[in-house]
Amino acid sequence: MSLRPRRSVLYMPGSNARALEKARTLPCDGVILDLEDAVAPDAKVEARFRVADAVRAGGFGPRETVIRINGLDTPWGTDDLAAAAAAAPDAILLPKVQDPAQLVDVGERLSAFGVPATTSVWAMIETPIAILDIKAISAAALNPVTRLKVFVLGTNDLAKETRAALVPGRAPMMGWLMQVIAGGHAYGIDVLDGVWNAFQDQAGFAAECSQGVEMGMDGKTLIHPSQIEPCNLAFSPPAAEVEKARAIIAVFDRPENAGKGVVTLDGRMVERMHADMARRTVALADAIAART
Ligand SMILES: CC(C)(COP(=O)(O)OP(=O)(O)OC[C@H]1O[C@@H](n2cnc3c(N)ncnc32)[C@H](O)[C@@H]1OP(=O)(O)O)[C@@H](O)C(=O)NCCC(=O)NCCSC(=O)C[C@H](O)C(=O)O
Ligand SMILES: [Mg+2]
Repeated sequence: MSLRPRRSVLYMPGSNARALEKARTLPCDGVILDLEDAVAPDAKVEARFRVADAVRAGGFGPRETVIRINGLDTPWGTDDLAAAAAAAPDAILLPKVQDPAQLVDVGERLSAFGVPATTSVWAMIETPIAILDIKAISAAALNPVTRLKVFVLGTNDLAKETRAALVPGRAPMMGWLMQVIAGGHAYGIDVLDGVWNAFQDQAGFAAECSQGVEMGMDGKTLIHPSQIEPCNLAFSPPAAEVEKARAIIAVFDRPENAGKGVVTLDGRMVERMHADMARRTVALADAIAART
């Protein structure tokens, strides 16, 4: 099993040359070069060229490069998609996805542009309709033309559209967030948590990272470099958990347990499903170790 760590994925405005340059040196697992909400309308065309040039220039090392385009229903979306397709980043992030047909449309356009299969599609889930239709949107991953690999939660837009408050602990949103995790993971899609806006509040950020880990998020989207290290720490399996995972795998590898579905380890029941989970933990830890 091989996994791509997506613990920390940092947004930066596509209009900010300094941030784009700095991104090549930061210890995040991915970067989102934004053309949408972080870029003012007057700066969007210039940002499009800047971002495409940055991706083409490369130098991002193991960091996944993602371009967030404007919606195809905006004056910029179609040209953004064409420019992103030509630059061929690791992924193109579509804002405000709420219908599987949008994913098929974009996938077909990418195929028509001849974009290599190494460029996948990520979808922002940030509207009430997307939450209500998450099963259908997730199932779009079964259609290879969509290239759908990752959901990114847009908790700011979700708060705006639903009028739910963005509060520490996120009680008003918890049901929706868990629904997206269930939908995404049912169809093999990674789910990245939304951003923590108060980037100087480190304790609040750490608490939200821990909460995301407990919920089953695969990582978190970030807005500031200071959030990267604590986020990586939170989303890396702790050494004790990796050790326990290796012990679970080892116990099922013993010849005397070959035909067994359940065994006892350190006074606890362990089933083969736990061995599957353990293999995932070890694969993630190994992929992180290989990166660092
Ligand atoms: C939030 C910021 C505007 C703060 O900027 P600033 O006050 O300039 O930060 P600092 O002075 O502390 O910066 C220190 C150095 O770090 C670099 N920096 C800062 N932010 C980034 C970044 N995101 N990526 C790369 N590098 C960054 C600065 O250049 C400084 O470097 P140096 O010159 O070496 O000292 C700013 O952080 C920012 O713009 N953040 C990203 C905002 C963004 O992209 N927002 C859009 C995505 S969020 C969203 O839309 C979510 C979703 O759609 C939803 O609905 O929820
Ligand atoms: Mg948004």
